[in-house]
Amino acid sequence: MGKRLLVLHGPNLNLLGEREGRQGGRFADLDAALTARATELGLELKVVQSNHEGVLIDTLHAERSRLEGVVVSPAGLFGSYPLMEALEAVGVPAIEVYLERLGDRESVVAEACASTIEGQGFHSYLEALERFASGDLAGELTDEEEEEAEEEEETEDEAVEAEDDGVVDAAWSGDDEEAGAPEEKGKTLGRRGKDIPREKSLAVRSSGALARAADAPAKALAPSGGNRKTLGRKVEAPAAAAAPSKTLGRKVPGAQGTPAANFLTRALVRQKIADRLAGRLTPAELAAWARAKWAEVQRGGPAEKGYQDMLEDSLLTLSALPASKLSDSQLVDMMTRLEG
Ligand SMILES: O=C1C[C@@](O)(C(=O)O)C[C@@H](O)[C@@H]1O
Repeated sequence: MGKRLLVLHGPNLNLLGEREGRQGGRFADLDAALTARATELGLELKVVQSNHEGVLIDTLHAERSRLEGVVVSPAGLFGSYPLMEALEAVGVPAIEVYLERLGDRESVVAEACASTIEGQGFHSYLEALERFASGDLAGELTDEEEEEAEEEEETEDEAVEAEDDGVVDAAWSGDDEEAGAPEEKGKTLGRRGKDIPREKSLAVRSSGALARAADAPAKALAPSGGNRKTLGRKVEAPAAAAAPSKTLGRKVPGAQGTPAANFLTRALVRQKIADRLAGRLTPAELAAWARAKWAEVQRGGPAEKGYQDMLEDSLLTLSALPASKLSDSQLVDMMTRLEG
């Protein structure tokens, strides 16, 4: 059984993609991407979003005995002492993530986390999953060290399994049953200690205007098309950033509500990619849809004004065979480029 992680999304993230000036796709897209990546990495996820500090804390308390890690996205609660103390109290290793860069903001929650990953849109979260999968929570091991750690962990897991003598963990159901705490399998998994340097020092800075999306445009998320192997690598927030598209999160004329079936919009393509990431479409079905849609546009079918080239390019990429060649993270990148 894979590591069990809790992903905690803080206030307003449920409106991701619907608010202006924010990067990234929609909240549902993020969840789809997380689920897909977790499956690939063999992780079990419980995902909770709340606009209430207390609910996030209660969730941590309730789930603590079943957790091997927490990915916490505090959003506006970055300065929450109660959340920080709850993380410390439950003693489960945590990684803090932000879609955007923190800029002038000082995170208190970081005090209870092994590392902070910021400014990489969805990839901040995906990187956190990868770090939990590799056990390198601070993201500082070299590739070789990582391999060694993985081998070591496999050996330990085998030993634990042998010890367990067939006892199966309680199902990951999110119910209230207090499963016996998986008394640490030897690993502290980056539980914050003096030996684990925090990846980023979120130095105390004077509070000021919040560094918003301008710090981290969608384009900075990842090199397009590239095979981005971030596993265990130290992540730096993109240093220089171009101005964000002002259309982020705005409704596209003609694309409001359910787009007409034959009207090609970025939202429609994003939706199809999200369906594929969530397993509602197979790679072949997505490719077939993209091919048909591309052909339709060639015959003069309508497409979202100002984005026809981008849409055609995306459809061509999606329709390329074998469709399965596109990795989840490439799909997420594409989705991000198609935000609107
Ligand atoms: O929506 C967001 C994005 C954010 O949560 C982030 O992850 O960068 C930071 C929040 O302050 C802001 O409201």
